[in-house]
Amino acid sequence: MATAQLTAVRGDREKGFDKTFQTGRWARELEMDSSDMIVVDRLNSRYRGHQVLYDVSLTIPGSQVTVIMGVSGCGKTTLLRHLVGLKRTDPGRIFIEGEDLGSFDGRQLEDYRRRVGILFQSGALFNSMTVAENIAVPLKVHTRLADETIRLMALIKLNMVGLSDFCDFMPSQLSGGMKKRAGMARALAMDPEILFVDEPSSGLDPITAAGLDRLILDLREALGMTIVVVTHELESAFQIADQIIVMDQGRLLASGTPEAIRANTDERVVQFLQRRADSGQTGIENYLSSLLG
Ligand SMILES: Nc1ncnc2c1ncn2[C@@H]1O[C@H](COP(=O)(O)OP(=O)(O)OP(=O)(O)O)[C@@H](O)[C@H]1O
Repeated sequence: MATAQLTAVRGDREKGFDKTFQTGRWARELEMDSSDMIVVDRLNSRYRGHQVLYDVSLTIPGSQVTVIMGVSGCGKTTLLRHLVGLKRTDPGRIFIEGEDLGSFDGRQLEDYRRRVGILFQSGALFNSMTVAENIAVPLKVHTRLADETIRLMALIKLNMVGLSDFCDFMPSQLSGGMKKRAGMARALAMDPEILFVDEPSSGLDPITAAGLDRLILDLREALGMTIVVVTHELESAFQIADQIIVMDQGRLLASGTPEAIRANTDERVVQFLQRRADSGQTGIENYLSSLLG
């Protein structure tokens, strides 16, 4: 997309954002900032009565990359499911531009989901469709555009992620990194204002993973997109984040800029950061020594 077009898209979003926010009746009550895209207020969550999130409160600023980190099972994906409106808070509140997500009716929820793009861990492509057909799915479901227009829009998105030469390939013909990129193109199909990405680096080699990190930063810079990334990868998190949220056993342990998280002296935060670094090294050493017998 040309720079002028990108700027126009961004300008429209910002205008819409301010208008919506000013009418948000909860905004004043919680003293939200107009740059806050999402505010989570004492969120609790359960699966069949089993509590997995405890009083999580956090803010996701607009046009920034927020990274959610924590060890396996701490509740990152569950938090993501709440943020996209796939799971009801029990109890707690989530505000989207000052409006209570829990009070949305079916239509408002659908409108919200239309403004959101999600890249699942696996890429979640349909194996029976070509790459371009996969990207076209959200456009076919949510718009009445002509097939030719939809194909053109799909090609634009594939171009954005560097896959324009692979539009007629089947997913099985793509590498893991290319599948992730195709998943990203599909998440971008509806020009989302908010992009949620679950584990972008999982299963990828470091160079491919770094390419995806670069793509996330490009999207923020070019489109002013609000991006929420769940990851285990410490290095990637510090590379892309404007804000890092560290979770531990269903609770928010710390949140702040990468610099603030690095400087955090809380024992559990320090342990988390060191354990990730240590376990990576030990893993490689163990792996090499296992190869050497
Ligand atoms: N559908 C489900 N039904 C029941 N329990 C679930 C379900 N999904 C997750 N859980 C439980 O909720 C807790 C948090 O899981 P969640 O997947 O949110 O953690 P996570 O931090 O994303 O983990 P990972 O990094 O391994 O993906 C875990 O104890 C998990 O077993």
